[in-house]
Amino acid sequence: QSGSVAANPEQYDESYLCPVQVGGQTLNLDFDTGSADLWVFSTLTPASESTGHAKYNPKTSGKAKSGYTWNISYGDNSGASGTVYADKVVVGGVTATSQAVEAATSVSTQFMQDTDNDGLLGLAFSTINTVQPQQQTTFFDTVKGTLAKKLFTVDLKAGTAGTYDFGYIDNSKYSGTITYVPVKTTNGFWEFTAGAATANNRSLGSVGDAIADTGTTLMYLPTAVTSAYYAQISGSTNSADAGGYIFPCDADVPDFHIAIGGKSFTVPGEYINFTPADNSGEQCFGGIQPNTGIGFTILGDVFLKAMFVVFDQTTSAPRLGFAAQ
Ligand SMILES: O=C(Cc1ccccc1)Nn1cnc2ccccc21
Repeated sequence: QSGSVAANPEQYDESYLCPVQVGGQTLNLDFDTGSADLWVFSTLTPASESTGHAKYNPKTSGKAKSGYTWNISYGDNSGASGTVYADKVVVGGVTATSQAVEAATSVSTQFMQDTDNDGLLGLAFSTINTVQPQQQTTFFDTVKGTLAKKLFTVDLKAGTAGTYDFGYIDNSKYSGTITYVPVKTTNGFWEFTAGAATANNRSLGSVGDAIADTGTTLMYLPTAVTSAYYAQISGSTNSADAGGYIFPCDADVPDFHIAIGGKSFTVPGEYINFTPADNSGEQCFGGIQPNTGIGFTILGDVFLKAMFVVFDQTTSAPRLGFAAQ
């Protein structure tokens, strides 16, 4: 089988939500290549935490996995926890007849407040799934064997709907050729080595160990690369108050170039002029921020929306394919 589902951007492209049928109920989920749990707001989530969200009702067709629990926390200290059911999950026509659906009994305030978001669909490696006592497979791993090709592609866009495709590569969605790089799976992420970064034809240094993470909004780069980039934007500062680098909204924000697999890819400066940092709209928050405390580079949506990316498990050596949109 194969299929395609729309990835609809929230305001400022903060995250992208895709309609998924869970036990016959449509929920809008954040597809996340940086985690491996499929969890949903549910009828088990306290009303005080789930107002405004679509909720999965396991009573309809879910089979309880008794004694199974899950508890996830993300790098931004958001998180959720709950119990586990097996149910039918359909994404763009691709059907998992018995997928582990993790029903939330508790969610953090960040999730409570984002009422567009009805849960997450993890697309990292199942080795980091949090279900106990027995780890569960991601939707992709559950259906992988039934896909025409064991791969999915990500085509996020700036300010408009993109797509996640499962089982095939749509050659109309990218320009030029796809450059493949090997993936290190030991941390459970789609992790690879990126190369030199430049802006205004000046070297910013090497990016190095990086993950392709649709669940992260921004790009978190090595501190040396980040400071070298903002040195080229007059009036930019790393503001503790704002929580990162900001600059005058009318600044000239240079394109960011990164080498991957020996090819250069460009993130337009306008994607890096991310959002107003304050209500005056005078200062804007940067789409590139330092990866302090993270330990690796995160290439999130600001990067991915300039790219067409193939998440490929067609062979025993997973790989990532990158092309310009
Ligand atoms: O947590 C992170 C990345 C991050 C941000 C800040 C510091 C360290 C790491 N992304 N992420 C990936 N999936 C997510 C799901 C929800 C929230 C954030 C999510």
